[in-house]
Amino acid sequence: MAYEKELELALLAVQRAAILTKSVYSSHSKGTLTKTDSSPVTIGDFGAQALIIASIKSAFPNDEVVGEEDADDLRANPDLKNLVWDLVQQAKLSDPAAQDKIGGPIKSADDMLKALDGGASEGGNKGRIWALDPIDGTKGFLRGGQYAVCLALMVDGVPTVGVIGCPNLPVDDKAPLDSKIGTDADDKEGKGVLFGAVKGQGATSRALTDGKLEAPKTITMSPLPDVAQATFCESVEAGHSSHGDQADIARKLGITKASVRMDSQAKYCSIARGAGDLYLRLPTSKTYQEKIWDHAAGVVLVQEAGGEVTDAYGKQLNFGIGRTLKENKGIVAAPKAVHAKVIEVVKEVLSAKKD
Ligand SMILES: Nc1ncnc2c1ncn2[C@@H]1O[C@H](COP(=O)(O)OS(=O)(=O)O)[C@@H](OP(=O)(O)O)[C@H]1O
Ligand SMILES: [Mg+2]
Ligand SMILES: [Mg+2]
Ligand SMILES: [Mg+2]
Repeated sequence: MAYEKELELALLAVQRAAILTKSVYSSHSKGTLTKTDSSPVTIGDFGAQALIIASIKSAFPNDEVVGEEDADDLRANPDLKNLVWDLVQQAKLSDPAAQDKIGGPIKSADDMLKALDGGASEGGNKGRIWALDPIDGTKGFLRGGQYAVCLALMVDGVPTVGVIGCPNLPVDDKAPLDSKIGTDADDKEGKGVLFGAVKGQGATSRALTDGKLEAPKTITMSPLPDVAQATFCESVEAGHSSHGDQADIARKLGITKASVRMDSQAKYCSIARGAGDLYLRLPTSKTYQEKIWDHAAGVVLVQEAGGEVTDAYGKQLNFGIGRTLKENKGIVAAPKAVHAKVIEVVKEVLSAKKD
C-alpha cells in the first residue's frame, strides 16, 4: 500500500510523543510560557515536537517539516531546556522494535534543540512536507480538557497521511459525545485513541499504547439523513471560533441538540468516528489566519471517513501556500451528503452580518 511506511512512522512517533505529553498532563508543573501571540506553550509542546521531528528525520531525512514550535525559548532558558531534556529521555516506546523504527532515542540535548528547530519549513506545494502540531489545544491541555498530538504528511500541498493521538478521548467510539468528554477530560483507564488515515485508503482508530501498535479498526462518519438531527462540535474558546454565528447556523438548520465544545482536532476525530456530525469553526476576526498544523491531519481523517471539509464559504482549503491557510476563512466539516446544505446556511448567516 502507498504510504505504508509513512503511516507507521507517524503512528509510532505520535504514540511516543503522547507518552511525554501524558506525563506532563498529569504533573502539576507544566512549564508554561506565553508566546508573542499571547497563546500558551508548555514543556509538553517542546518535548513532543522534538521527539516527532527526530522520528521523521530518522526515516525520511529529506522531508521538510512545518512545526508550530521552535527552540528559541529553550536556548534562552537552560533550566527549561534541562526540564524538557529530562522528559525527552524518559519518553520511549516499551517495544524495542517499535522504538527502533522511529530512530531510537535522541542522543543529546543539542540534538533535541536541533530537532525542535527542524519545523521551520515555509511550506508550499512542492514535494513532501509534514505539518506538526505537537500539542493542539494547549489551552485544553492546561485546563484539563481535550488535546491532541497531530501529524500530517502533505504531498505537493495535499494532506495525504494524517495521524492524531487523543490521550483524553474514550477508546470506545460508541461512548456518547457529551459535554463532559469535551471539558472534563481525563486520561485514566479506557482513555486514549490513535487515529490514522491515508488518502484513498480510509480512516482507522485504535487504542493509544506505550509500545506496539494495536490492530486498527475502520471508522466512518455517521449517516445523517436529516441535518436537523446533527450534533455539532465547536471550540471551547470563544476567541477561536464564533459561538454566536455557530448557534445561528445550527438554529437555521433546525438543530436542537446542544453543541459539544472541545479543544483541539479531537473535534475532527470525533465526527470522523460518528461521535458527533459537524464541526463548525466560524472566524472571530478578519485578520486571523488558520495554521496548517491545526487542520491538515484532521482533514485527511474526516475526508477518509466520508466527510467533506472546506472553509466557511465552501472553498477548498489550500494547504500549499505556506504555514497558514491564508486564502481561507473558517472551517466547515460535515458528512458529504449534507455539506452543501450546511454551507448554504453558513453563507446566509455570514452575509447577514456584512457591514
Ligand atoms: N484567534 C484565533 N482564532 C482561531 N484559532 C486560534 C486563534 N488563536 C489561536 N488559535 C488556534 O486554535 C488552536 C486550538 O483550536 P481549538 O479549536 O482547540 O480552540 S479551543 O482551544 O477549543 O478554543 C490553537 O492551537 P494550539 O496553539 O496548538 O493549541 C491555535 O493555533
Ligand atoms: Mg499553540
Ligand atoms: Mg493547534
Ligand atoms: Mg499546538
